[in-house]
Amino acid sequence: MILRANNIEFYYDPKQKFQIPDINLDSGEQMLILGKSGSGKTTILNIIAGLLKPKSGKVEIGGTDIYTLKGSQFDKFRGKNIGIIFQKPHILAPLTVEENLQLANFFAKENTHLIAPLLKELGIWDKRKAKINTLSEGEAQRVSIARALVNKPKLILADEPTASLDDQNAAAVVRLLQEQAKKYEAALIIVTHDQRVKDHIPNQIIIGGQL
Ligand SMILES: Nc1ncnc2c1ncn2[C@@H]1O[C@H](COP(=O)(O)OP(=O)(O)OP(=O)(O)O)[C@@H](O)[C@H]1O
Repeated sequence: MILRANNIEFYYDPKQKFQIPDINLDSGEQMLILGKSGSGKTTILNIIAGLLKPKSGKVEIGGTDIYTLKGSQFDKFRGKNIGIIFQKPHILAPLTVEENLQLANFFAKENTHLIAPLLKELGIWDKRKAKINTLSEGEAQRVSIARALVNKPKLILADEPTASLDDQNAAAVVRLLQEQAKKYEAALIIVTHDQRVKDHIPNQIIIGGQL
């Protein structure tokens, strides 16, 4: 099992606890977490990503209880094992596409051999010397996918990756994420309220009631 998130409890306000189902995924498995705006999707993703400690329960990635790791130990673990595609791309605007990926490799102490194949597969090889702030939104989105994958993580987490895309690009981005996750045998979780994503991933959980 790559991911085990069991008996997780979380609340910002004790009067409003989130219902968080157990999530167990093997390598190569994919899951969609659907929920309305405000239902707690980003919160769950942050808990699984090690960014928000649950009140109780355990998150294990590749057998490691992630909330037992401290500071830089955890940063290294995350850099190597978890690829996150945030709702708003967190890529560094003044750097080039290539530099962003090299930096991700550097922090995880990984070599850079996946950069070229990923950029080619994602159709942004020609943009490798371009600064992020000169890219279109769709291109920047693909760079954040490349960056999430460049250390060959065991787990890929994507937060509303299709939110600002038209139908054609939304379908393409989901397909890309699925293909890349399969290729690198990573487990993939997409959280979204976007109904268009529903048909692509049959393994689904709905949080916070019907959409
Ligand atoms: N740091 C925080 N402190 C207190 N409440 C918070 C905090 N972050 C989020 N919340 C609240 O928790 C609820 C869930 O937020 P979350 O961002 O997880 O929802 P979401 O399903 O991802 O929503 P969206 O689809 O709109 O991004 C919301 O009601 C939000 O206001």
